Amino acid sequence: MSRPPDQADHLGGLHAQAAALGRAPVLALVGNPNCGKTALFNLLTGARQKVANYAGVTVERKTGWTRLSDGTSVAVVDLPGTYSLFPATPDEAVTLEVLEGRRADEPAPDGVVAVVDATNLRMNLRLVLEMRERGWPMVVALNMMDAARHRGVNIDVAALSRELGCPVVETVGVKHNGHQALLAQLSLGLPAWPQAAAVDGGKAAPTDAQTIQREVRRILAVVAPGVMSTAGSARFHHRLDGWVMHPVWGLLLLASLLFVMFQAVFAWAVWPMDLIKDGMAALAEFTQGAMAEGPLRSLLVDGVIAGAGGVLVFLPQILILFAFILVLEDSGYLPRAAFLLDTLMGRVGLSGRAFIPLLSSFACAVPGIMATRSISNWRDRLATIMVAPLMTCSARLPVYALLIGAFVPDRSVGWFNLRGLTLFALYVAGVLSACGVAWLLKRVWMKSSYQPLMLELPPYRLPSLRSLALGLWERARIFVQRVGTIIFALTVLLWFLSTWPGPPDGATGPAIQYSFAGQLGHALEVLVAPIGFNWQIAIALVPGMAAREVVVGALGTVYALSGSDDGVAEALSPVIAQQWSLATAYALLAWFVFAPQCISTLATVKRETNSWRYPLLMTTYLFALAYGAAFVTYRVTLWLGG
Ligand SMILES: Nc1nc2c(ncn2[C@@H]2O[C@H](COP(=O)(O)OP(=O)(O)OP(=O)(O)O)[C@@H](O)[C@H]2O)c(=O)[nH]1
Ligand SMILES: [Mg+2]
Repeated sequence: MSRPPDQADHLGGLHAQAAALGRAPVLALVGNPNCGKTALFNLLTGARQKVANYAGVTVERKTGWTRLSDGTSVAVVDLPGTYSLFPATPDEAVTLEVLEGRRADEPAPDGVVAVVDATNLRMNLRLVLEMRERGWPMVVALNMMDAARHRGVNIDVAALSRELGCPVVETVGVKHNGHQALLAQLSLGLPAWPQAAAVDGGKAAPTDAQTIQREVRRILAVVAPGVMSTAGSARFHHRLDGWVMHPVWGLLLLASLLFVMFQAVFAWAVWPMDLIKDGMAALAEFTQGAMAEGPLRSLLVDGVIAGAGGVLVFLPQILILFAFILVLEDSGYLPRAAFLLDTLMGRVGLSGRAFIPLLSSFACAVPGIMATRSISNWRDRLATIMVAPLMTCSARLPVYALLIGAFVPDRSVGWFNLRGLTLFALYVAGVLSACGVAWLLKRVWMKSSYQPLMLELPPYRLPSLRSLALGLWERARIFVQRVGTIIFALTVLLWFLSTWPGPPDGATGPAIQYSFAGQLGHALEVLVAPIGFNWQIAIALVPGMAAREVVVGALGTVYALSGSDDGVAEALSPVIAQQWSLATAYALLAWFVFAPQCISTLATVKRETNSWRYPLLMTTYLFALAYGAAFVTYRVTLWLGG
């Protein structure tokens, strides 16, 4: 970061600064983990970056734009949280690199918005003081003021501003317009430190931690003298922790939470799913009636509606899953679960820190693998990366739901719904195999000693409805966009490959048998016959490499085209229920517990490990496991008479 000009303690507004720079000024949001940087970033820029109640959510820098009241555009950079300017983990290192302008093609920020958690000044002010020492132009955003007030923490903002020597504004990251004071202050510009503490641009030996801590205590005594005496809610949280992190009750609570989640995915989704299904059927019927028979009609009915539309049906289930994940993320529960499982995870060779990345992998392995950056030990990190794809990502949910819907009867077992139970079992199978693989990896390949888990426990927080609604909306948008783009494109492509070339004269079977896709499917059948897959499944697995949900769409298209009559494309699930054996269905489920084929995951592993070795290794071991598991499942189910 450039040194502030000596003569000025005020840069005359960001507008003037922009003119002087000849480009838009760049501001960085810097602060401790979990203080609300990303929440503010989203408010400032209208972005929808992930916000959650635990440390280490943001692991990569993100840039967005905000416009001040005078029309000046300002680039805002959201950074991973850091406790100090002396980084301990790879994600913290990103922050320092950006701040010091050591990233290629990226100018150092022109100023800092120091985001401070008002409920935890003691911890947060240290970083502010370290930054002051560097002499960076800065505004302090006193965030979480709502929570601070609620707890009765009184902060003398004017005094804090005087003590720090820079403007301090109050913000609330989770309230619409909670950033207005910050915007107003930014229009006035970022003042440099009056005494320019950084005499030589911040290269002087840094003040030691103890001196900084003393200074924090001194400032606190001036600006928030009562801060120590507000322990009422803290006591309550402490008592709650006694239960939540209890070795027996805590585990029971965790198991029940996960269990209810999977029951809900089936039990609550029926009605909206039927609605979408009926809508799709009506659309297919309408198209069928309104258009003359021909390739275009087939494309729309068999390709688009049976394919991409068939995937859309699973939107309600995905949203229910995410509603649970979002509430868990925002409540502050996750790091506690991580502590609870630390010993257990330590036993299989994973660090407790791996819990959150692995849990994120239930949504998608890509952010999960990126979240491993908060693990400082490289071997622990690598082990976590290698097992992340075994966590059942949400793209597998449509495949599971389709097969379970077709083959598992909808009845209750005691209190439980059998379908929810099966889904739970599939997720558990994924988790258990992850434990097994991690244990093996650590045993034979990368031994590292146990490292005690150090995580900051965030306060419990009632998830805000606004964040939940925004989060679900974002998820729905992403899913519908996937259906509309990649899934749509792949099913259309598959439709083409399944329609041409047409059947030769005098052919008897359905036309698809003679098409490119049909030929490919038949060729692959040799490989997959031992695990009980037919040629239709073999075809569907190929485009499924790009996005797993495509398997459902592809099966929809393939079966719509293999239908002997050309009636309205039927719903897929009764068709496969009729045509597949139970053993085939279970084998496919077992295959998808391991489901090695996801190109974006492999690309992320390549990027994060900086080598081809690990993605290759991952593909090989996952393929072997998937094939082995499908084989065993198929044979055993056949043997049992399935
Ligand atoms: N009550 C209250 N909660 C807030 C406020 N700002 C953020 N939060 C919540 O605080 C938690 C952390 O917010 P994030 O924006 O993810 O924090 P961050 O600083 O980006 O965290 P990292 O990326 O992990 O460093 C989330 O649960 C937010 O909903 C606020 O002003 N008031
Ligand atoms: Mg963040």
